[in-house]
Amino acid sequence: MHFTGRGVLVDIEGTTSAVAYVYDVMFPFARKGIASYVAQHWDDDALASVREQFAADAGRDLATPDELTAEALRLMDGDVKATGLKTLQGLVWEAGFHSGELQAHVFADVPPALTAWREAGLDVRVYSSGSIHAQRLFFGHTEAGDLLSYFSGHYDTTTGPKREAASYTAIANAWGLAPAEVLFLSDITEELNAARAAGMQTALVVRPGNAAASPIEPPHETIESFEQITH
Ligand SMILES: CSCCC(=O)C(=O)COP(=O)(O)O
Ligand SMILES: [Mg+2]
Repeated sequence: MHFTGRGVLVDIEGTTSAVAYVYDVMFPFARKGIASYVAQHWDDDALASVREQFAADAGRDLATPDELTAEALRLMDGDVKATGLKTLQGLVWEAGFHSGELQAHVFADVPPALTAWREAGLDVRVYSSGSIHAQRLFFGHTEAGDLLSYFSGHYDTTTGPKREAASYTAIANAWGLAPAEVLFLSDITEELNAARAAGMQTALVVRPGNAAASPIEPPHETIESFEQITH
């Protein structure tokens, strides 16, 4: 596809990176580490906002490390993209990325595309349910090296849910671009529908291991590699 805008907004799981890496490596790492992280950091500032977010989402105070951990694991069982859970996962992943136990997967076409897009003067940003802290850890520690400098902005669920048009309007406003100047890349039709409703250009990214995307009329343009996007 030929893209004539100024910004590219990328999803992570199923778009830049394999769903299996997130589900089979990162989520189990978080699941294993949450109880001890919460117990050790219960009184830390970093956990204070997590505790508030969990309490607000649950509608009740989670007064002990065990209660918060149980709620986090319950949310993880349902793959709920709650802001508090995503912030907590990012804090647990931090040690793994810093030690080298976690090294983020990116598809082989991603690093050369990021280079080409930068050379073409495009502004590339990330929108993921993973917290901004987790996104920065992820792209700072990939199998292909540190890719963080290719991204000039990050958005997460603190801007809004990924399936709501208002989130994409807010991102474009924060970015200082008209929505039509932004191409959003994702594996999830409902996210693309929301971006399209906000006026963004869209492309459905089909990667090995992705679930079949929900059909929509008119369909989103489909790509299997970032190489297919020229500018
Ligand atoms: C920072 S990588 C972890 C991604 C994550 O936690 C997740 O839920 C996947 O969300 P995405 O919006 O990238 O599909
Ligand atoms: Mg995705």
